[in-house]
Order: sequence, then C-alpha cells, then structure tokens
Amino acid sequence: YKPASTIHIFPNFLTKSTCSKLIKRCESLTTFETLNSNHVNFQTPDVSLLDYPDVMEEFEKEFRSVYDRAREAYDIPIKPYDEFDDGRLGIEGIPEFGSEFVVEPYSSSPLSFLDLFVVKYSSSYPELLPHRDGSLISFTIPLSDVHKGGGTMFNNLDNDDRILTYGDKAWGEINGNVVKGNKGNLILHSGKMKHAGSPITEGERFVLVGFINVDCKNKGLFEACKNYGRWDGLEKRLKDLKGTGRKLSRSRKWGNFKEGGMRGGEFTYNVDRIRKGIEGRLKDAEKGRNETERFFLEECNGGLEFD
Ligand SMILES: O=C(O)CCC(=O)C(=O)O
Ligand SMILES: [Fe+2]
Repeated sequence: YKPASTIHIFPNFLTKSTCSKLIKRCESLTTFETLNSNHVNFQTPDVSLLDYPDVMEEFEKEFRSVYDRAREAYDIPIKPYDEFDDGRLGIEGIPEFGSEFVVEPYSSSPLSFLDLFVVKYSSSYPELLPHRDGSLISFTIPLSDVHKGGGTMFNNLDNDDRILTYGDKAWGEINGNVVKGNKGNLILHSGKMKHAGSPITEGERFVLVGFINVDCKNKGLFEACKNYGRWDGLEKRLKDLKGTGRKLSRSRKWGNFKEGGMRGGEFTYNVDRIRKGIEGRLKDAEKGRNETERFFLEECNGGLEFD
C-alpha cells in the first residue's frame, strides 16, 4: 500500500469549461446562502449534487472517473459488493421503523459517494475549520481560481513529500501546509487526515468536494470508517423523514442513500442493529486483526502522525 498520508493529485482532471459549466449549474440550483445541515459538524454553504439526478447524469462520465482515479491511487480492486458482504451489518427487515425506511443493499462498485457537493467560499463564509471527514477517501476539485488565499490545508503537511502527482506536473502550488491546486485538478486524500478549507481573503472560491465510501470484506477499518462516516448523515436523514411518509432508499446507480420510492429487493434498516454492527466493526479494527486493519488504524484513523 501507498501511505494513507499521500495526497494524490491528478492535474487537468476536469476541463476549464466543465468547471465553469458545473458552477453555472449549481448557481441555478442554489444561492449558497444557507449552510448544508447534512454535514452535521462542519457545515458549509453547498449544494449536494446527489439531490439532483439530472446533474449526476450530465456529469456522469467525470464523476465516474473519480472512482477510477481513486482505485488507482489506493489500489482498490474492482469487485461486486456481494462478494464482500458478510452480512454482519445486518441489513434485513425488522419492524421497528416499519416499512418507512428502506434501502437497496447491493452496489456493483466497491466505491460510492457518501456525498458529492459544491461549496462556495466568499467573504460571508471564507473558510472551513480543521476536521476529519466521515469518509475514508475524500477529494476536492477547485472549480474557480479568481480568489486570493484559499486552498486545502493539511495539518501535517510541511513539505511536498506527501504529494504524488500523475501526469502533468504543473498542478498548482503548496504554501506551507496549504495545497492550492489549479482549477480542474482532482486532489484525493484520506478523509481521516485532519484538513481544512483555508481562508480566502478576496473573491470567491468554488470547490467540488466528494466523500467516497469504500466497501471491502474483512477489512475491519474500511468497514468501520465506512459505517462510522455514514452514520451521521443516515441518522439525520432518518430523523428528518420520520413521520413524513417518505422513504429512504439506496440508489442502485450511485450506491448512496437517497430519498425515493420502493424498489425490488429492499430491506428495512434497523437503527440499533446498524449501530451494533458499527460498534463491532470498530472493535475488530481496534484489535488490528490483520495487516490491512493495522495499517489503516495506525495511518488513517487519527494516529498521532495526523494530529
Ligand atoms: O475547501 C476545501 O478545500 C476542503 C473542503 C472540505 O474539507 C470539506 O468540505 O469537507
Ligand atoms: Fe473535509
């Protein structure tokens, strides 16, 4: 494995015109005036593209190739979800929540978006404080470059040893511990490394941010991170939906949780059961049963190196 502390940069991942198109599209959907409460602890003025299937479709090719680059960067094999699923998460019909909440348990890719959103930083919201994401893998793609300051700060980045670029070396610049990639660059990093949105001092900064979920059998911490990260958002969505008669389902296409109607092969989520599953995963991970688990435990899950 490459160290989880490596920041992977793919220059010119999106063309400049795709970046502008995406900003325009988002501005037609929101004024970016309110904070997105889906991100429980670190809210940003953003629009979640997962709520807009037509946008997901319009940029499908680009979004899908994020998965390809993530697999390349983190050596993630392509396998159907069924092969990984050992059933321990306990997704099955349990009456507690009634049939109000349903999910589709299968996904054809080990990767899926926990969230995918465009943030707008401006004088009214110039920065995002240091945090870890719920996701094991996260990414940012700068969509604009007409601002001063900005960029993504990584707590423990004191030189560019941790940066791995692919192809074109002219990716942008590093100032202290702030990575300021050029417009359209894909910057992949572990969500478990502490990072922040560095303050902008002038102009506006649009950035596409994604939280990537990783499914992988018998890799305790993969699972722990996955479910731990998923928990906040899922719990919030369940709360919001309770009593409304609306349903929560898992989109087959993108593997993320979405509001939606009933589809074939669905199961009911039992919240306590999921919580138990998550706790079990975390315990397994703490025991460090195998090399992979130890690796992620030490390197990814808040080891001292990352504080
Ligand atoms: O603005 C950035 O570069 C980082 C954004 C971020 O970390 C997040 O939205 O979770
Ligand atoms: Fe983040």
